[in-house]
Amino acid sequence: MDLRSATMRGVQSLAEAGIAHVPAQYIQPPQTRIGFSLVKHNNIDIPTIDLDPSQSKQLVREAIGSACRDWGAFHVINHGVPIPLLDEMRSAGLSFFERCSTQDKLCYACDPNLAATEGYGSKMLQSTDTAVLDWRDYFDHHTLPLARRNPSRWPHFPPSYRHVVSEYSDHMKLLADKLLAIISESLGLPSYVIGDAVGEFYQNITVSYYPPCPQPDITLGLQSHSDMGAITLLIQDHVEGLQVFKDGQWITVLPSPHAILVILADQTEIITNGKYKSAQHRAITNASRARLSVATFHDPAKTAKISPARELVNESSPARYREVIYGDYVTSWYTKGPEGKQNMDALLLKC
Ligand SMILES: O=C(O)CCC(=O)C(=O)O
Ligand SMILES: [Fe+2]
Repeated sequence: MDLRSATMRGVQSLAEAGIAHVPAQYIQPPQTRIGFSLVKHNNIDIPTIDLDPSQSKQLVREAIGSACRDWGAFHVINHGVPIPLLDEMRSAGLSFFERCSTQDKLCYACDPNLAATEGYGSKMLQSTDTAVLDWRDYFDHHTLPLARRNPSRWPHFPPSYRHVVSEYSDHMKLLADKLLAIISESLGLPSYVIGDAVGEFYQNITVSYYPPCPQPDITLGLQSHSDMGAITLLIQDHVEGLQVFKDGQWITVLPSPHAILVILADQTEIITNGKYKSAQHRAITNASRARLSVATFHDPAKTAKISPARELVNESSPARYREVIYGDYVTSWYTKGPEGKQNMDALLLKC
C-alpha cells in the first residue's frame, strides 16, 4: 500500500496494512517516548468519588476539593448518567470505526486544513509543521449549544448512532453543570461562580480510536496536553492507555466501565486562580489491541473573557493569570501546539 495515501486515511489504514515500522512522522523524539519518564502501574490510582445522592454533600465537596487540588482529574461513580447509555456510546463509536468501510468513513471527513472542524479525521502533517503525528483517528461532533448540533453530519451507522450521541450530549451537560457547581462550593464559593464565569457551554464530543501500533515504545496515541476548555468528561473502553501526569510521574488511569473520568481543563485553572490545576494527560499505544475513548469537552464561547474569579483574588492571593479571550487562547493552542502546559505558562503573571 502507498503509505502516503494510507496516512490520508488515518492510522487505522496503516495498522490494517500490517506495517512492521511506523512512518517517520509518527516517531516521537526520545524525551516524549514512554520509556523516558517514570510510569507507575496499578499501585496508585486516581481518586474515585461517589456522587450517589445518599452521600454527605459536605464529604463529597471535600473529596472533590482534594482530588482537584492533588490530581486535576478523578473518577465519578453513581453520577446519574444511565450505564447502558455509556455502553451504547462506546459501542456506536466502535461500530463506526470497525464496521464502516473506509469509503463510508471518508464521507464524513473533516477539513484537514482547518482546526477543530466536525467529522472524521486523523492529525495531518501541515507543510510548515514539524510536530510528530498522533497514532489516533477520531470523530468530532459539535453538540451544544443546540444551534451547532446537526446530526446529519454524524455517522448514519449504526442506525441508533445519532440518537445515542444526542442523548449522551444532554446527559454530559447536566453532569458538567453539577460538577462545576460542586467544584465552586469546594472552594467556599456559591455554586454558580465557575459556571457563570464559563458561560453557556460549547460542547464537543470526540470519539478517539487508537488502532494497535507495531511500535508502541516510540509512538504516542495522543501527545501530552491539558484540555483547553473548562471541564472534560471522558469514558474509555477496557483497554488501558490513558495516563495522567502527577508529581513527575505518568500514572495509568485504569479502565472502570461504569465510571466517568472528570478532567479539569485550562479555563477552570484560570477561573480558580490556580487553586485547581488542569490535568496534563496523554494516551499511549499498544501492539495488540485497539482502544476507544469518548471525550466530552465543555468550553466557553470563543468571545468569553476568562480571568480569575474576583472572589478568589485579594491582597494575599493576587491574580496569577492574565485575562484571556477564549478564542485567542484556542488560536494560540493550535498555533503553538498542545505540548504539556506551555499555553497556560504563557498566561502566568509574575506575582
Ligand atoms: O483517549 C484518551 O483517553 C484521551 C483523549 C483526550 O485526552 C482528548 O481527546 O483530549
Ligand atoms: Fe485531553
